[in-house]
Amino acid sequence: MADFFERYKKIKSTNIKKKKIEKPKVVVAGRSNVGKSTFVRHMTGKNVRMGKRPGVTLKINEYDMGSYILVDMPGFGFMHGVDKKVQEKIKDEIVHYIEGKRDEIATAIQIIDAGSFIEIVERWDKRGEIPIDIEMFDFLNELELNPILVVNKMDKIKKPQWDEHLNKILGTLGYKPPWNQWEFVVPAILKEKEGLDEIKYKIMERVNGFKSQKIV
Ligand SMILES: Nc1nc2c(ncn2[C@@H]2O[C@H](COP(=O)(O)OP(=O)(O)OP(=O)(O)O)[C@@H](O)[C@H]2O)c(=O)[nH]1
Ligand SMILES: [Mg+2]
Repeated sequence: MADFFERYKKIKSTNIKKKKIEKPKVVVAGRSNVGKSTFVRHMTGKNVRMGKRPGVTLKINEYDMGSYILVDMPGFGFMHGVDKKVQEKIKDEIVHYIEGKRDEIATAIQIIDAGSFIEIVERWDKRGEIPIDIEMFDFLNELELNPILVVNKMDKIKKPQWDEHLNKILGTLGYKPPWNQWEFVVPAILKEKEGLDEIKYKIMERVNGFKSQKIV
């Protein structure tokens, strides 16, 4: 994965083609089990497969939302009970999809799990590796996709600790506190539809911005 990210980081904004697209895509990315399919199910009303077992979504699924196409990605990163080769194939597919369709994508939604994010990031740091979630977020920003960061499963964090926790998460991504100065962040409890309206609003802002871009 790191190789891919490094390669695409070299893409200059001037190289990003602009195309007139009727229905741009909005991609939903994130580590396995963070709640991507839960989100897509709420958005579409469709019976998207979800599960307690990570790796439930193994292929890329597209849903027509009228003014845009919502794309449910498989989870990236380590998954219990999923073959290493399959994991590699999944990451390659995600990166190739986003890179190949860059000029059709209005924005990306990266979902993280509020409960395990810090712990996972620290574990990678200790091994001297750049955490995959951070690489993904940087990658989406490098491609100028103006990603929305959904911090899901906030029900796992006690309410009085929300601000401190969100500041810490944003800190690991290189953003200074307070977290709420950053427009792209949405704390959420997607299983209870909390945060859903705010995400929808931000999607539409980005979709409308994409459609009104000047084509040169
Ligand atoms: N505590 C809590 N659990 C949630 C929340 N949202 C989703 N979940 C649960 O998290 C688990 C995984 O949800 P999915 O939507 O299948 O996750 P996914 O990201 O699509 O997973 P993959 O398809 O494996 O990549 C399910 O058991 C959900 O019910 C939430 O806000 N809080
Ligand atoms: Mg899924």
